[in-house]
Amino acid sequence: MAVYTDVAADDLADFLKSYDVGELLSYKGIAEGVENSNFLLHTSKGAYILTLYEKRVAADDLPYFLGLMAHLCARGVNCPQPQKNRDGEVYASLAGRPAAIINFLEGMWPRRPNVMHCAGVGEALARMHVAGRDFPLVRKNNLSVDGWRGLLALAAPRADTVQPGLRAFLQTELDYLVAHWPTDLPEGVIHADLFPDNVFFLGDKLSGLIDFPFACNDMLAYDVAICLNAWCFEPDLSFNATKARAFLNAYEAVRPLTAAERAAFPLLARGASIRFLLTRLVDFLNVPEGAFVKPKDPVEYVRKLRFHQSVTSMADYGVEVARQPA
Ligand SMILES: Nc1ncnc2c1ncn2[C@@H]1O[C@H](COP(=O)(O)OP(=O)(O)O)[C@@H](O)[C@H]1O
Ligand SMILES: N[C@@H](CCOP(=O)(O)O)C(=O)O
Repeated sequence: MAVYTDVAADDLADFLKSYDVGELLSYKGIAEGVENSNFLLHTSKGAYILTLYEKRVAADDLPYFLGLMAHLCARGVNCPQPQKNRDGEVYASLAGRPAAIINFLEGMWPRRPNVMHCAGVGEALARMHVAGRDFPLVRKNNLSVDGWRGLLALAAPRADTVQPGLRAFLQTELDYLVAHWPTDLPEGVIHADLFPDNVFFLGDKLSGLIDFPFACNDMLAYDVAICLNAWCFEPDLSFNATKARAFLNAYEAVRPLTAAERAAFPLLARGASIRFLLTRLVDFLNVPEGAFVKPKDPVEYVRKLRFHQSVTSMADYGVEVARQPA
């Protein structure tokens, strides 16, 4: 996170009275993340996370992703359980923002993901996709191909100040993706932001998934591509095929990709790159004054995008080109 919106201690103590989470003992803003304002709360009953949802999350979206977290918890996917207030609501208003309290999860996100972490997240992502099959709510992905032109329009005038030629590069890529984006691949509930800082481990064992505000209904393989981008490149931005193999094989051990998903995967990975490139670019160019946030580097995703432009098949990702029918 970051802290965009601060909360006064008295207001928070009052807010907590409508929940069964005990008396407030202490709270502090959390310096990680970039999207929303998060606080760690210690109460007489334990530890909780308070999130105030900021610009990219509308109050209308909260029933979807908070409901999804409860749905996944009930199906054995370890993620934070949203707390209901005394009116039975999972969110309310605090400091002028939609706000929710969720359980604190034990664990640490991996600062330097290794092959075992990549396998862990591959398996967990597939289990989440399977557990989401009977989730009844539907939410469109506002940050998919239909939303990218709007983001580019926001960033385009100053894009070249970040990297010369970036504006034209993005325009050409976007035109290509819009013209070729698939519409007939298996869809379901996707996390859409399962980066290392949203996956907790205790040792090498995955202990939980957090941060569901981008969750939505979209192509499952697109979620796989988002993760591959986030987990399988090295700090110098070279692609690590060993990590990709571990990640994809672990995913496919639970939910094998279809032939059509495999064929479309390089394109989906380009889309997954431009999506984060664009939001990072917009954020980088528009840091709110006084915000406690370190914007993420957009150029990282230019490099990843260029890599996927050179890919022709799954073999370039370190896995078999086609699976034998079972
Ligand atoms: N349920 C949770 N349990 C423990 N820590 C959490 C939990 N949710 C968030 N955090 C902490 O807050 C940080 C930011 O949360 P995140 O959801 O990624 O922020 P954002 O809302 O900006 O996307 C995480 O990296 C983690 O340190
Ligand atoms: N994962 C995104 C930014 C969203 O941040 P988070 O704190 O919600 O994980 C990126 O890397 O651009």
